[in-house]
Amino acid sequence: MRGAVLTPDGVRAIDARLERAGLLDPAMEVAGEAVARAVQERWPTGRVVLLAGGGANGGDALVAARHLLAAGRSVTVLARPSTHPLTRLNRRRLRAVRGEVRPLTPASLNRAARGATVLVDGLLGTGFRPPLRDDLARVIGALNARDRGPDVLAIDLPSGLDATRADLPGEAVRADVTVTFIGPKPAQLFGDAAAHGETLIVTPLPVPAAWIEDVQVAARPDDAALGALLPVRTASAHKGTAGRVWIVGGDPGTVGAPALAGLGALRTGAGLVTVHSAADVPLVTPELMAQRHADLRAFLTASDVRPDAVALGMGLGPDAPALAREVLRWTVPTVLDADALQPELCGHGHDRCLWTPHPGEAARVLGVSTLEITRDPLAAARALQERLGGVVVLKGGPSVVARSGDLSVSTGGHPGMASAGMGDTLGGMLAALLAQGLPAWDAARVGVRLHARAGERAARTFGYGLGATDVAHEIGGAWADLRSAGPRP
Ligand SMILES: NC(=O)C1=CN([C@@H]2O[C@H](COP(=O)(O)OP(=O)(O)OC[C@H]3O[C@@H](n4cnc5c(N)ncnc54)[C@H](O)[C@@H]3O)[C@@H](O)[C@H]2O)[C@@H](O)CC1
Repeated sequence: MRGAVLTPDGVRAIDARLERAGLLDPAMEVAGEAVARAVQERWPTGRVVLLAGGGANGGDALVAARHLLAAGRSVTVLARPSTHPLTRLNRRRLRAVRGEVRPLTPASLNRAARGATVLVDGLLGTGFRPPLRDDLARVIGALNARDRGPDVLAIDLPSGLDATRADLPGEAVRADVTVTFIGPKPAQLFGDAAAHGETLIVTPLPVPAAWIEDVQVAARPDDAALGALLPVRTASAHKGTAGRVWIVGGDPGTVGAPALAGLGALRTGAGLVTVHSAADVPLVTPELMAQRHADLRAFLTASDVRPDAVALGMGLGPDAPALAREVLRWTVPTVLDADALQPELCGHGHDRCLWTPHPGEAARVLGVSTLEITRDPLAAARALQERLGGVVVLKGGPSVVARSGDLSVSTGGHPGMASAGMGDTLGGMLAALLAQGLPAWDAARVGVRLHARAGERAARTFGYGLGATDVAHEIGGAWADLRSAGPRP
């Protein structure tokens, strides 16, 4: 599974199986060769400096050095002492083809880096355990201090990052490109840590897909797989069969939120969208039906009409939990967003619920700080799902979708999407997918990606500052993109 997200435990488990099968050496060879190939493609001329640490990450660097030498490149290798058998073997192999290996110190690094085109960081990979020892901290400090020096390519993970964490444990290599193996690690997807390796090249290794599935912490389905989940409308469909969505939201002062959710639902194909609100919702989208209720709770309690799906909470105000409880009794597919994301609703959901917190709302539900959520979004999504049940979308860049025993990460989107109203539109989109019959898990995974893709398209037109309506208008194009996507190369 190429889209797998791995942690060091997973990498170690795969390594152990490779070792038992006598395949660790070929895997390191493939890894090192991929690094050499990336260097050749991106920096085809000039001298290459490779830094090899004592573990298998250093072994990858030594293999890369051998392939670069064979390609006729000028190569300088600076290495730390190693006790790792494969790393030592690859040092001997490098020497056998006249590759010179010199000791790595801050001074030798500074000398070698002068006039080099690219530095390859093979110091620490998934085997690093913080805190960083002083001698290596000095080397990494010297490497980062070279602000006008050569570019940096990191092997597997920029050295100094803890693969499992989205924050920075201390000094870590700033890399222009990272060649990572099998799949990204959490540090390469989330937070400040992800910013340390700007471009990520994911390289497969010769490992059976089943071994990877056994240990992956999250899946990262590609656009082709997600596009195949999108509903298909028959020629005989009419508005009553295309999905009836109710948006329950809005309060004086926050009436835009349910209108944006309604727009998202319409553009995602819902046949009939009604906004139920205690306030007057502006009819900026005349296709929406807006119903104002003097007593919204009494209306929901008395109603014996059931829509195909509900999105509840957008701008709904302090009554949201009480109103949510009424709607949850219906057990129709329900998106719970914004003001409905309250700890008091834990235990009141059902299997067809889809909860969509951003990190602040997630922190409120779990009773922790927002920092605790953003430091480890995978763990946070898992904890939220255990507390709330159903399916959870922990929104962010990237978002994490969780159901019982399963996590999926959705990358993409655009930084301009960090603006008010964006989540309201997503909530409406998810309700529309639920109303068209998708199970919550599928609706969440494809809906989040559809929204992100629409954002990518809107950014081409509007650039940096994106509004939720700009993104909503691109949903149709994003839909076509996912439908026509091929498998990830
Ligand atoms: N299954 C896979 O994905 C494969 C991974 N490979 C490589 O293997 C790497 C993992 O190798 P290892 O497990 O040997 O680990 P690493 O090479 O990442 O790190 C181990 C080295 O780091 C040092 N170290 C650990 N904590 C430190 C600290 N706090 N301060 C200073 N030094 C510290 C150790 O003394 C040891 O020398 C991956 O990152 C990848 O580059 C490839 O070789 C092939 C297969």
